[in-house]
Amino acid sequence: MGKAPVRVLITGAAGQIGYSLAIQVSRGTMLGPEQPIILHLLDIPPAAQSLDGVKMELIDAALPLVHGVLATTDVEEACKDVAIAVMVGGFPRKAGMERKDVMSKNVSIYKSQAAALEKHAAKGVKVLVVANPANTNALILRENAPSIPPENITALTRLDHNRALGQVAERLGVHVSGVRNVIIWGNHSSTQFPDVAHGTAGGRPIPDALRDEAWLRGDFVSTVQQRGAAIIKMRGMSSALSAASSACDHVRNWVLGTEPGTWVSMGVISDGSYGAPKDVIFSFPVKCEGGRWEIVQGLSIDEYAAGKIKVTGDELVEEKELALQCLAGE
Ligand SMILES: NC(=O)C1=CN([C@@H]2O[C@H](COP(=O)(O)OP(=O)(O)OC[C@H]3O[C@@H](n4cnc5c(N)ncnc54)[C@H](O)[C@@H]3O)[C@@H](O)[C@H]2O)C=CC1
Ligand SMILES: O=C([O-])CC(=O)C(=O)O
Repeated sequence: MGKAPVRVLITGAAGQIGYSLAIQVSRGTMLGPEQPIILHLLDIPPAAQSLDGVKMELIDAALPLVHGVLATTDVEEACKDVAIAVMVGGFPRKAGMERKDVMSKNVSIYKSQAAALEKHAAKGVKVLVVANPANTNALILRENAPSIPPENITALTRLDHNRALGQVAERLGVHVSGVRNVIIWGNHSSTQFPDVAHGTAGGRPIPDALRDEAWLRGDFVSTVQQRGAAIIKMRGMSSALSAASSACDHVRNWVLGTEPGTWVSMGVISDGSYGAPKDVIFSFPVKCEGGRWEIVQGLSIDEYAAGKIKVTGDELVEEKELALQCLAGE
């Protein structure tokens, strides 16, 4: 007998990332080529027609793994029995808006979606927050869904991780599959710290293979930190294809495991490892097995790295305070 379908929620499903993610999930990129799925697509009423169009296309694609598509603007219906929830919907920053305004809009969205997930999702639901500010949206979700175990709520920094792999591979002129164990520390923002100190390329330590510390501490770090903005400038739209692909990587490794000897970066609840602030959603190197992640321990951190971890950690604490103020004012 075949496997039972798994219900996968995509919020913001009529948007750029949602459109790319729906097809990638439907072709098995997220949960594997043997795992049937039922897609739950959520967007807001103004996007309802576009959302129905996405559903029509998914039917037209005659996808063997897809056993149903629910397209809805009702958050409670969308969350019913979902085992995986990819939260892409959110309020984007618009011209003239202060950070606080964006935060307060997203705090309300993530508060109500947390309540719907808590009430309706399958026990053990795994949540990935993509929408910005991703780490803090995930934290708000956690604060408002106390019955979902904190380790089940994560934020996407895998795109930044993959961007770092890509930059090193391009610089060395090697295939990206030979580059591994880079780390994204901290926030999915321009304060994130992309770190190659423990990474390898073709089995050699990346710093030895590159022999270019100035690039590694300079252009490499700023390119990865600013890559999202650079793509928006080029395309006039967000990095939808690579964000969707990386969201699939994140969930696939979480559910099906990481390769032996390899870690990936995930935004997870911080236990204070490596001097990161506790109780914020912080990106760490993690290994996954049996559907659980674990922070890789015992890596050496020099003064330079500690300084960078502090900067991004401080930003997350500030974001948390702002978000809690917004919550208190609701
Ligand atoms: N963590 C990461 O690596 C990345 C995060 N992002 C973020 O992902 C988010 C989505 O990006 P795009 O798809 O390009 O944006 P988009 O604007 O094309 O799509 C967002 C969708 O969310 C919907 N939406 C808004 N409020 C909603 C709500 N309350 N419930 C459900 N749906 C809602 C909108 O109607 C829209 O269809 C943005 O916040 C963006 O900044 C983008 C790239 C990378
Ligand atoms: O700011 C954005 O929407 C884009 C973003 O997060 C990214 O591409 O990393």
